[in-house]
Amino acid sequence: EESEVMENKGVKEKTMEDGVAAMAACYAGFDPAAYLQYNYTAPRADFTRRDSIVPWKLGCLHRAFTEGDISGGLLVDVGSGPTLYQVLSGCEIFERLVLTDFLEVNRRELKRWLQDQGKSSLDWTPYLQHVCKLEGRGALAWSEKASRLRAVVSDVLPIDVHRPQPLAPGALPSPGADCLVSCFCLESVSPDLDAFTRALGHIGGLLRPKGHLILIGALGESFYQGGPGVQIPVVPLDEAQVCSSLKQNGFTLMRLEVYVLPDDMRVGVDDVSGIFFVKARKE
Ligand SMILES: Nc1ncnc2c1ncn2[C@@H]1O[C@@H](CSCCNC[C@@H]2Cc3ccc([N+](=O)[O-])cc3CN2)[C@@H](O)[C@H]1O
Repeated sequence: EESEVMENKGVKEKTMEDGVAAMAACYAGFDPAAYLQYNYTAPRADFTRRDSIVPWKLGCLHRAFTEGDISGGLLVDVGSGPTLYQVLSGCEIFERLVLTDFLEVNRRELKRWLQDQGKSSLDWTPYLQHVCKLEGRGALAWSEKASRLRAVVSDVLPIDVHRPQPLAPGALPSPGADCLVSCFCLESVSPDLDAFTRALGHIGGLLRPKGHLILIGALGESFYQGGPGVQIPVVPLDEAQVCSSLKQNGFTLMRLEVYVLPDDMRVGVDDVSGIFFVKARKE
């Protein structure tokens, strides 16, 4: 009886390890420049349209970081990818920002922009200008925001959300981060819902008690193009599963907002049906 239970546990762990390894292999072909073109240019990033996805995301992030309950020293972005939009509001509130990603190609892309070494693959100016407008500073303050972001980002670190300790030992001060932000990462790197929920627990371990989690992700997505001819599987989530995973990991949900993609935002680079925005607090 007991040995049978042990045997089953072993099989389950083996299956999970295989699933995680298969996901890592998929990411070998991830192409940051192509990914940015697919998701961070018009129509998904059209600042003249209120119903475009990126203005919606930036609005949610602006509100979440400026309603007064979030403060502290250290903000960690989990699975930054090659994008910076997710920290344009938070960089004004935290003294230290740590960006993270699994792939060297993405960490290099971020460092290229941060060190202002030549051209990064995407011009972030319209994003900086849009968030400055949300902050009532007028778009001309965008270069000040760029300087602020460059000043507060202290590290761009490797991360693996499938490890109980996703970062290297000592990467963060012992209390942990005051706030985590993670966008479109967990569901895109997890072979199934159990792995998603486990990964959420792992990153929760990076956060101090009463710290905040800002989580943005895809609903109903089963694949996306990570580059030309690179199709990456995604675990399709619905709102109830997201809320259950948060609860299982000791997070108290403060706000859930959902964006349903209009037809002209479905451009073939994935099969996303909606996007969730979560603001939660670790108990
Ligand atoms: N084990 C790991 N631990 C941590 N990070 C890892 C791991 N493996 C890969 N990574 C890292 O995580 C990845 C994060 S980017 C994942 C893309 N997510 C799906 C994509 C995103 C997207 C964006 C915008 C819109 N929209 O409608 O506007 C829709 C969608 C839906 N499709 C990537 O950076 C990889 O490098």
